Amino acid sequence: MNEYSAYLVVCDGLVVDMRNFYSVHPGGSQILLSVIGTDITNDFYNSHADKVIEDIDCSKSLLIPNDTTSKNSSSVLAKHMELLQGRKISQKRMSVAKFIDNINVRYYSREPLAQHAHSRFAIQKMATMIIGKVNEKVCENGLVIPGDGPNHQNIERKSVEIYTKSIKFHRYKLTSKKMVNANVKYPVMNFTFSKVHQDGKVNTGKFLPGHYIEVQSRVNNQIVNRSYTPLEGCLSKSFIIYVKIYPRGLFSQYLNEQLIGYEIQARGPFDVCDRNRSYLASTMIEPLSPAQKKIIFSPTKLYTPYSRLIGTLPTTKTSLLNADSPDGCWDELYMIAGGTGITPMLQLIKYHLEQSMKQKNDNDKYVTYKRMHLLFGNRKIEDVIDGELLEDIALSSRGQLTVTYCLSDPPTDWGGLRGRINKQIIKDWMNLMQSTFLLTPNKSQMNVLQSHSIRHNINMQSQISSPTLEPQSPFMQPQSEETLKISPNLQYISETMLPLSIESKGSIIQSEQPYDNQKYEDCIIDVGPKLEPVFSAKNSKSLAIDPDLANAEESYGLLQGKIIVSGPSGMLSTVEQALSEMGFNEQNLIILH
Ligand SMILES: Cc1cc2nc3c(=O)[nH]c(=O)nc-3n(C[C@H](O)[C@H](O)[C@H](O)COP(=O)(O)OP(=O)(O)OC[C@H]3O[C@@H](n4cnc5c(N)ncnc54)[C@H](O)[C@@H]3O)c2cc1C
Ligand code: HEM
Repeated sequence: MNEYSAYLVVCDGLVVDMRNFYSVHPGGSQILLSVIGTDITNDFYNSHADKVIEDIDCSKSLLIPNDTTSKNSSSVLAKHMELLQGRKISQKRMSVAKFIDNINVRYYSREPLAQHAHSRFAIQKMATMIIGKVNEKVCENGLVIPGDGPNHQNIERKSVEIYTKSIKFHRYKLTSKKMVNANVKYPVMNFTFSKVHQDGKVNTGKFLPGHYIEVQSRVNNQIVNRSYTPLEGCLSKSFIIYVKIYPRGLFSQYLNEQLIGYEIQARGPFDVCDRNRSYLASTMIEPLSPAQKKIIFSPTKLYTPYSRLIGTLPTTKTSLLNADSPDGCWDELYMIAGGTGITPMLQLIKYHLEQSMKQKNDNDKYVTYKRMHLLFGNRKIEDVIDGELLEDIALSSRGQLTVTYCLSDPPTDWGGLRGRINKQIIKDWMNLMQSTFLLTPNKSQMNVLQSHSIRHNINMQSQISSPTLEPQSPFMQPQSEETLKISPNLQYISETMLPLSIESKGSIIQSEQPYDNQKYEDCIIDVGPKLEPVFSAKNSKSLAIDPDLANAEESYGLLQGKIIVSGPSGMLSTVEQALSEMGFNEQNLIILH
């Protein structure tokens, strides 16, 4: 923070500039510096009535030490003075704010932020610092869009209203952290955060595929922002992100060092394809006339932030969903991911499977026209994020999801794809995926379709690298069959956990070995008429390079559906070039740079 930086906060929809005040704040300067950019309404009025924090100890979430209520909060100062009595007080002159900071450090040491029900005097002081009010709706047309390059031309331009709800930062507490891969040297952590001020009424809606959020924290005395792909939840309550901990990564390292209860700020959700747009602060702040500035707040009012905002967030569609389909699903989706590039794919997989579980036909059978194919590139088997989960979902997805792993540094007994993802690997993979709809796969195809059962490899590797490591995921907690059936996160898990095979019985896909007739019936899925394979059965025997197919590049133009690619930049450029040489264009393709 330097002299040119903004010191803006929002209180009850009004924008307050604390630049000249934070250093003399009777409650301490650090408190105010830690809330810059956020909505301080609840902190300022100390309205705890709306505070429900899931998963964490609520007594701690009150942010006020047990012996300190809003009524006697000044007793903290009194106690501090008591403690200081009899001790030699430093002769060095100290500002009041700095002095209070010292007190806060001692008394609020286990609490992220001290709140205070401010007096009328404080409210009037705040009124002198108001510089404007928050624009409730900022229209896209009024915003500067600097980076509209060719990558974004395929995105349909809609007049999307951007609500201040997504632009303001809100405060969240770390409520759990777990590891989701098996590489102790390059871990990927699952962080769960819960909103500090939950009002229980405003629901901003669940995250959709393509959503990302911005997370902000003070790292080494500077404000750092990073984007992450939320996998579960909604910003009005809690969210889960997977973060790769880079050995020299500023934010990821810092986040990984934090303990449960650590507070960060987050805002969003934003659409990943809108990333290059920037929202000028000036468009978000409406200047106030001098008369309007004389607003006096009512400290007795119970504030429920943003309750004034009407309507829902623009979350009904995102660029990763199919705008032509009522449920947003793609009939056929090809996903190519590398490393943490898996996160938007996990969003897509979850979304598609949830949607298909909603649809049953007249005979109470699940009806689906969707197929998802994931090609997941990693260096080593222990780098694979959520490997066991993906395997379980693929096996129980009634043939809707196939996962193919490609390892550039595989174990010696690895029978799946090897090397960095390149044009040949993509071609072979696509051919196999397209041809297996009408086939009973042979053994080698089944290996690929069933992800080459990486569970065994993962377990072996995790025993070597860390005996206590249990890959975890927000999609799946317990793995017994019983719990799978009832877990709300697993609505799409099949009632049978037997591996499914794909047979050429007209348009029916069914389980080979049902437990009983009822479960057999449950497994039957009507896949609908649309899925026509591009290649004939004889062309797709295994993943080995087939010369017939290698020359059939023009056929890729017939591919129905969408290809979405996400991963490290090196992989993206190789894959982008390969796909363009194969004839795919912007209509088929989304590359998440
Ligand atoms: C829309 C969007 C969504 C994202 N979602 C996720 C997500 O779900 N999970 C996630 O872990 N990250 C995600 N990221 C990346 C994330 O925003 C950060 O860039 C990442 O966490 C690194 O931040 P850092 O401060 O730790 O590293 P920095 O301090 O910024 O970088 C330090 C060093 O780390 C290494 N490094 C950093 N980023 C990368 C990279 N992408 N590839 C290879 N090396 C790198 C480099 O060696 C770099 O020099 C997303 C980014 C965007 C734009
Ligand atoms: C710009 C906005 C703010 C103004 C003008 C302001 C002003 C004041 C004033 C005048 C006091 C003295 C006590 C009183 O009159 O109530 C005070 C105390 C305090 N304020 Fe603020 N404040 C602001 C924001 C905040 C925020 C955002 C927080 C917390 C996140 C906070 C926390 C405190 C605390 C903990 C005290 C000390 C209570 C005590 O122990 O005596 N203030 N503030």
